[in-house]
Amino acid sequence: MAQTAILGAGVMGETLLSGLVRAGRRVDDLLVGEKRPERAKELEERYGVTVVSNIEATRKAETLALVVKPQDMGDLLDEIAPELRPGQLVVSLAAGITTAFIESRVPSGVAVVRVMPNTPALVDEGMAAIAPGSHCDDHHLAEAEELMGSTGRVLRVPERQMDAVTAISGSGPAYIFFVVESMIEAGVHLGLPRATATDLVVQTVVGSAKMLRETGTHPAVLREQVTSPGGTTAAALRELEIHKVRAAFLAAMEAARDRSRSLAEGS
Ligand SMILES: NC(=O)C1=CN([C@@H]2O[C@H](COP(=O)(O)OP(=O)(O)OC[C@H]3O[C@@H](n4cnc5c(N)ncnc54)[C@H](O)[C@@H]3O)[C@@H](O)[C@H]2O)C=CC1
Ligand SMILES: O=C(O)[C@@H]1CCC=N1
Repeated sequence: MAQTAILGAGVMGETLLSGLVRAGRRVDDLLVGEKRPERAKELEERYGVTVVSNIEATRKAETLALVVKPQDMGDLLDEIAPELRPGQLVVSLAAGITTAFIESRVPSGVAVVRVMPNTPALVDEGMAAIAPGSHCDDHHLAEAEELMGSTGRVLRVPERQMDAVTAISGSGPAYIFFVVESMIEAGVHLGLPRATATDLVVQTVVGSAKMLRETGTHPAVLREQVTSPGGTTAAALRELEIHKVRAAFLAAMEAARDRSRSLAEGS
């Protein structure tokens, strides 16, 4: 099988690597390029994968997944561009970095796909959106889809939606963990042991997510089913509205979208 290289193996690079291994990809068909030697050693020991220079990875692999920080993308592309050849596929997982940014730095004929994954891919429940660059055919898109499909769901979107996607599903797990953290703290304030509060909140989140997915019912309807007239839930939701939590979510996601837009400019 053609080799796939992952360049940049931090949180998201390892998430992709582990997902490919779990999905049955032979470790011999994978290569990793990682700047930090101690991290490279850790991954070699954990997965038995070969860590090579970015140059060697680019020479050998047909598909390159670029998983460095947006701020490091320019340098990485400058390093590998002389080794890239037409027909290769470059898949970028970086927030904010456009396919045009990458295409302007690689030889023409190199196909580029922009991906926005998220960390639940670690447990094969990822949500990745993919968008094609301008020299990308359906075969390339299908290849990127297969790559990301090893760790969860994949949705094709037009690239103009990518900054919004980043704000919703890319950063999304952090908002959910923030809510979970806040609910656990609230449970502790109400006198529950921390372990009890954690069990209650985590299972409530898993159960609620499963209801959303399995029933397909609108969240407002599910919320109404929990809200007895004059009851406890109504009392709680009133406080959330008073504290403008809905407006805060909108403002937060607008800020994430705007930050994604500015990352391509290197700020
Ligand atoms: N962490 C997350 O939840 C998500 C991250 N992303 C994107 O994934 C990318 C990576 O993010 P994280 O994994 O969180 O960051 P990270 O900092 O954990 O990982 C980046 C890795 O790249 C390595 N690196 C930097 N320059 C390199 C180079 N020239 N050659 C080889 N390795 C190099 C670093 O040593 C580090 O291990 C970012 O562009 C981010 O926008 C996208 C969606 C979700
Ligand atoms: O915070 C970030 O910039 C990255 C992109 C989406 C999730 N984490």
